Amino acid sequence: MLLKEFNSTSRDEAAATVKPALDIARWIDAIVDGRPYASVDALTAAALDAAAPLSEAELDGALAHHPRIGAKVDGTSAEAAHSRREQPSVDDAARAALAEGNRAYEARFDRVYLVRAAGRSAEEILALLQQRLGNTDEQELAVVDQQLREIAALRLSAAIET
Ligand SMILES: NC(=O)NC1=NC(=O)NC1=O
Repeated sequence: MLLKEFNSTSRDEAAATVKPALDIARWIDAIVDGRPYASVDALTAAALDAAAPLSEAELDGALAHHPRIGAKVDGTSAEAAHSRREQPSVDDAARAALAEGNRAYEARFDRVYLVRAAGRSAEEILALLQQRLGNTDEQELAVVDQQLREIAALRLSAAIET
């Protein structure tokens, strides 16, 4: 969708356009209500700080849309298409290492490991996972919030063009 169309379309259409970027109602409302945006950069900047901080319940609700890193992404939804584009290509060794890392992360934090995957190799994603295992629960919530926002900003810049 063009930015000028996004700025002037109906509320429902605008909300449906941003939902695949981050499915959190308070965040969607803030982005939609922040229209009109002068540029896509202004829109992605809003994505990074709208509705901050996100609550644990909001984070966990949003995580339900994110497949595990290194896992096969099924489905025809807009979210699934974004995930397939964002996920790194992994060889068998990396896939096994990520599966093991995901298991360790889920045992520690009781939620799926979420990282902004676009532009990152499987090795980098795994190294970040190992680092984050040492975070406190509060520190990790703040990191997950930031990663969701980075993914949302990238998805918005892919969905809305100048
Ligand atoms: N578990 C995840 O981190 N999933 C994802 N990260 C991305 O950047 N896209 C995803 O689907």
